[in-house]
Amino acid sequence: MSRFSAITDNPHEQRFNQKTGILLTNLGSPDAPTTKAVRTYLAEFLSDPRIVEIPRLIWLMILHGIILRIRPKRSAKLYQGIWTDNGSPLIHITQLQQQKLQDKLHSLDLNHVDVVMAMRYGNPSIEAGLEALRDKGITKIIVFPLYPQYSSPTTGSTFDAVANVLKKWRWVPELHFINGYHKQPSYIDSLANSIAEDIAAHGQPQKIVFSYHGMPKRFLDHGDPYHCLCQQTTRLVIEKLNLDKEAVITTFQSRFGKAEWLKPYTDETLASLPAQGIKNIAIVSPAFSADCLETLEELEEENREIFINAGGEQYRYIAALNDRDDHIDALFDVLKPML
Ligand SMILES: C=CC1=C(C)c2cc3[nH]c(cc4nc(cc5[nH]c(cc1n2)c(C)c5CCC(=O)O)C(CCC(=O)O)=C4C)c(C)c3C=C
Ligand SMILES: [Fe+2]
Ligand SMILES: [Fe+2]
Repeated sequence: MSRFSAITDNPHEQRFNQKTGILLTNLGSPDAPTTKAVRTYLAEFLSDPRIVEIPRLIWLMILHGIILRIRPKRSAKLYQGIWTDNGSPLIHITQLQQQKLQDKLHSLDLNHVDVVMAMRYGNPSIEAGLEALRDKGITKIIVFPLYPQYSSPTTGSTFDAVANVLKKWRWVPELHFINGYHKQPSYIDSLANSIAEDIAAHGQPQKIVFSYHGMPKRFLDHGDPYHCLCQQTTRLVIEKLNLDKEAVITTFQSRFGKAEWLKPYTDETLASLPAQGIKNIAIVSPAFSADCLETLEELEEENREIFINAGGEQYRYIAALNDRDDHIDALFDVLKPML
């Protein structure tokens, strides 16, 4: 038994041909929409020091003493509401993205490139994804977290998980890590197309709300660039579509815990709009490359209810870019310089 792992003890027999592996990753979901599976998932997720930066011992006491006793039951109910015959929407959509990207690479005769998907928390794990690539004899890995806007809790944490696996490998491959693509022109085009299609089908809303996943304000104060990258994405889409700046609002959603998060909050903003005479809106969520609990439940249902209960009349959620062809093209464009 050796401290470092390898797929063979005979390095002469293989890996002389260049083979590239792409590891597409996203956040992850529980294995099932049950309290037990959600508890397992949240225990892993919320123990990540990149997600919650409260001093370790205190946080682990709060997490195991309070949060993991209450939240899993509530979250499981929410997951039950979005679960499909294909399981978690986030995982299923990532599988579709993986397949479509692989097909695109083959159609371009890039047959030395294999695409595998993995999740930062839960399954399929980053370790399983990296092992699958190693089994295919890859010599170069491109890790591609599907978070357009870099943040420490998402992108940074994915890097930690990859490093934790590779530090156990004897033969570490050539490694590339994509740390974001918030202003990639074809990503902006794809977002702009999805909004333009919505307007063509349903008319111009009074406001378009760009709702990004939030984070504690403290992370921004300590140097996390995510807030600024979100503002840049919004600005580039405004420019691309020639929108009136006044007709767009950037907000932050999915607050967790009692601390102050990035503002303005999506739910409070939506509750305040009808009283200002704004009763017809469309909402888009550019930080999510795939629809998930935070869009299908929070934006499609919870926030719709908040807006309508406050006197709103028309509320349209514009789907995440998911497996749109122009989204797959954008992902390819991000990868292209490394292939
Ligand atoms: C506790 C702090 C959290 C931070 C910081 C955070 C940042 C962050 N998250 C995403 C993307 C996703 N988050 C999702 C779910 C989710 N997020 C948090 C907490 C934080 N996120 C929790 C507790 C949950 C779980 C759901 C719940 O119990 O309420 C998801 C969806 C997962 C799914 O299965 O569908 C995504 C995607 C980003 C981009 C981000 C960046 C700042
Ligand atoms: Fe989150
Ligand atoms: Fe900023």
